[in-house]
Amino acid sequence: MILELDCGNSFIKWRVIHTADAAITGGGIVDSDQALVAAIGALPGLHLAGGRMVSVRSEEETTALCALLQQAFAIDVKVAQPVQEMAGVRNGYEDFQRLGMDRWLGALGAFHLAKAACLVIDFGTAAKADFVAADGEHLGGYICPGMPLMRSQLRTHTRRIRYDDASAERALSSLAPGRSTVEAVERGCVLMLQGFARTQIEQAKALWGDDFTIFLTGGDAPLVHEAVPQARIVPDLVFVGLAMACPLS
Ligand SMILES: Nc1ncnc2c1ncn2[C@@H]1O[C@H](COP(=O)(O)OP(=O)(O)OP(=O)(O)O)[C@@H](O)[C@H]1O
Ligand SMILES: CC(C)(CO)[C@@H](O)C(=O)NCCC(=O)O
Ligand SMILES: [K+]
Repeated sequence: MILELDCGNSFIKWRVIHTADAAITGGGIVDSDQALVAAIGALPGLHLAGGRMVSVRSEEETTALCALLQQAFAIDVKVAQPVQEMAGVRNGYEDFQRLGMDRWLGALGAFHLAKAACLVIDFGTAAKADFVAADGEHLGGYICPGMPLMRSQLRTHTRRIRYDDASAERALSSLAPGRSTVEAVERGCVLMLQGFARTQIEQAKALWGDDFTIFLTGGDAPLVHEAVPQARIVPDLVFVGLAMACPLS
């Protein structure tokens, strides 16, 4: 069994797969290193041979998490590293090491699945879009605040925006103009995400006509899907790229 980890800025997505056929035997989303160790440890019949990780956290945090996993489960965890080119995709950044590894692996995974021009839109803590042309050239992309950041900016910098998580969830049963603060904010932010997605698709159309595949990923992808029904939601897109970047040797 292999442990796979995607360490984002707010959450760690993890899963355990069988070495032979990549069948998924367990997984989840946690918000701390300690919760991660507890959740993995609770899997029945756990027998880890190794691990692979993508992290957009600091070098120190990433190293500390690897050490913790080594200590808890006696495994070496390979961490995906930036490269100029892999699996037919060429990193489009001026300095390839600066491109977020979650973005890079999403681009690798998408190009592998589409084998054609693709647009990857990832709605996590940050929202990001990346463009990969049909010849594998990564053209770059865009980064802006995702749903959690937009919400918390409004809550932090205004005095009268306050509401709890349960009412936030209820507010998203529709996107009609809000008749309460929670509806106005939650629906407004979702429309921002949808507008971001639509604008990226317009860009892709200008570049490639109708000849491209759209991938949606990240925890908030479902909030946007109705606005772009032609997109494929692939929640584990980063894991697809991770398996390519860190093959089991
Ligand atoms: N089961 C879940 N657990 C936690 N967050 C979830 C879940 N389902 C949806 N979400 C939403 O997903 C968002 C976080 O997405 P994601 O986990 O992709 O972010 P991240 O990887 O931490 O961020 P980034 O990739 O930008 O660094 C939050 O807005 C959260 O509300
Ligand atoms: C944009 C985030 C924070 C999204 O997780 C991550 O990809 C990152 O830290 N990237 C580095 C900056 C960049 O991609 O240009
Ligand atoms: K992420």
